[in-house]
Amino acid sequence: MSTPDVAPAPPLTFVIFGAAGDLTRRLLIPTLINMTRSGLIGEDLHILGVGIETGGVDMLLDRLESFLKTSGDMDDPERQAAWQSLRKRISYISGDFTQNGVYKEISDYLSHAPSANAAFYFAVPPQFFGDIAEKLSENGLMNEATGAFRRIAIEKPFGHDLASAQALNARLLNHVSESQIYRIDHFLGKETVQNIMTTRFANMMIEALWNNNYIDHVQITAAELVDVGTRGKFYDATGALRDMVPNHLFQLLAMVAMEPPNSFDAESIRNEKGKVLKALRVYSREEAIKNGVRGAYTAGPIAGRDLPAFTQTPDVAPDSNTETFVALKLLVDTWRWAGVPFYLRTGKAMKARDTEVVITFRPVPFAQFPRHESRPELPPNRLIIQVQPDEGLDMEISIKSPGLVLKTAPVSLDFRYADSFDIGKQTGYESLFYELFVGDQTLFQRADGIEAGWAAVQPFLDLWAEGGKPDPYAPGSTGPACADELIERDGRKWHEIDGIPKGRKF
Ligand SMILES: NC(=O)C1=CN([C@@H]2O[C@H](COP(=O)(O)OP(=O)(O)OC[C@H]3O[C@@H](n4cnc5c(N)ncnc54)[C@H](OP(=O)(O)O)[C@@H]3O)[C@@H](O)[C@H]2O)C=CC1
Ligand SMILES: O=C1O[C@H](COP(=O)(O)O)[C@@H](O)[C@H](O)[C@H]1O
Repeated sequence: MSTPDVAPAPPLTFVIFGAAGDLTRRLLIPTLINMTRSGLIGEDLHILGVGIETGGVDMLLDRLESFLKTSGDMDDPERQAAWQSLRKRISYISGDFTQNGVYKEISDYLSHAPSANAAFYFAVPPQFFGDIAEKLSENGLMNEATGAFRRIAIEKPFGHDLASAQALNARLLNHVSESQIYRIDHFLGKETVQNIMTTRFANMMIEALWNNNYIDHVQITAAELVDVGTRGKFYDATGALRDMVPNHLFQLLAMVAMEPPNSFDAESIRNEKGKVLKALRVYSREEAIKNGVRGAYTAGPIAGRDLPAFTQTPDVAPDSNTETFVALKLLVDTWRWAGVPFYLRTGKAMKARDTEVVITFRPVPFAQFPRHESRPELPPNRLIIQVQPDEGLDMEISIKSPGLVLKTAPVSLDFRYADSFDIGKQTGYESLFYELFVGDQTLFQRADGIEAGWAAVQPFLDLWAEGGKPDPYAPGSTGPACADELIERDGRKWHEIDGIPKGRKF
């Protein structure tokens, strides 16, 4: 076990609802293994799993361990040692979490636990979020004894639209205070996402240009190579817009567009992010028609195999009009961003996995340089925040091309995390769990920010609920033609989706 650069989390019981589910085995347990290995959690962290599956703790441990073996998590001896240490501190309660009996058992467990601190993680289908919070509260489990804490961590999706998100917030806040609620958005656990604030606020040469005097437009892309696969039921009811935009893409947008907070405490940051999300223009129906397009992938080859069309995916209705791709042009109505469009796009079964923020600066006011046939225009400066894969930053500038003739050449100053830091094998949830355990809400969404995000996408949800079909696009492509038209009618182009370092391809 290594030594962390922060104090280990305080003693607590981590109660996982949905302990035998997919999220727990694929992400939550591997995260706890990583944290054990790095010393972020110690022997005073106990895990209490709760699930409907019958059996005792051995049933749970067997399931978890057999998954860890097949996933390769046990290949590394240090991870294996961390798991051996962790598994000794796992307990299990079998029962239905919509019934009070389970909560009596949890209460009994906690009353004998070494610490009164508890964090309850809702790794359960979203229709249960409100019920579990209510039952925890009714059974007295959210009452904080002097000096101890009780917190809940809620997975996504947080609501299905604006009205349901408002209703869920109201229900939660009826039973639990905002300071006890940790709404997860796993993008906030990514180093490159957290780095957006540092890139901006630790660098005068960047932040000084960060406004509509110098920035022409912003693009935010989350392209995925993966298709809908076995998630047909969930995805057909959700679609690309709900799945990715009001949560993950808006968190990126908020980091890019927020004003500098006057401190890095959670409330200052969440206040600034909330202000930006509330400044997103809420379109009329006519504006939504012009500023949003959607697509669904057809059948075709991708990554060396034949992918069936989205509508042929198991558990998807053959006449489904759910989108697997969405592109939007949004406006942030603030002094800083007036007139700067934010183009967002995300989709499944695309050309490559590529999540990035691209800031395109305005052209220089007067270009004296002679134009050359091969490069007729002086390209604009661009800053590319490569969120994943190959995390890094690229700054595209023009230089003099060596030689007697005065020619410019675009080059990229690029930084890759992997070249400078050992970022290791992380799930991305480590920082989120740590902050949950120490009680820092910076990386979690607040009720007002969530509702503002839903308000901005609601006009598109309403429009597409009227009917119509998403435009087709081929698997392995960059999305439907209508997405190109959306940006090209403004005289701009999408940044290439390739998932490779941008700086090295001139
Ligand atoms: N899986 C993932 O990669 C991701 C998941 N999420 C979110 O995490 C949450 C959990 O997802 P996931 O793990 O995939 O879902 P699963 O269905 O795999 O896990 C939920 C678990 O809860 C159990 N359960 C259901 N009803 C009850 C009940 N009444 N009482 C006790 N246990 C019950 C389920 O049992 P049974 O199977 O028998 O019904 C299952 O073991 C969801 O909100 C999802 O949106 C977010 C990001 C990624
Ligand atoms: O929440 C979700 O995110 C993933 C993409 O996350 P990433 O960290 O792999 O980029 C997405 O595939 C999934 O559909 C969505 O529910």
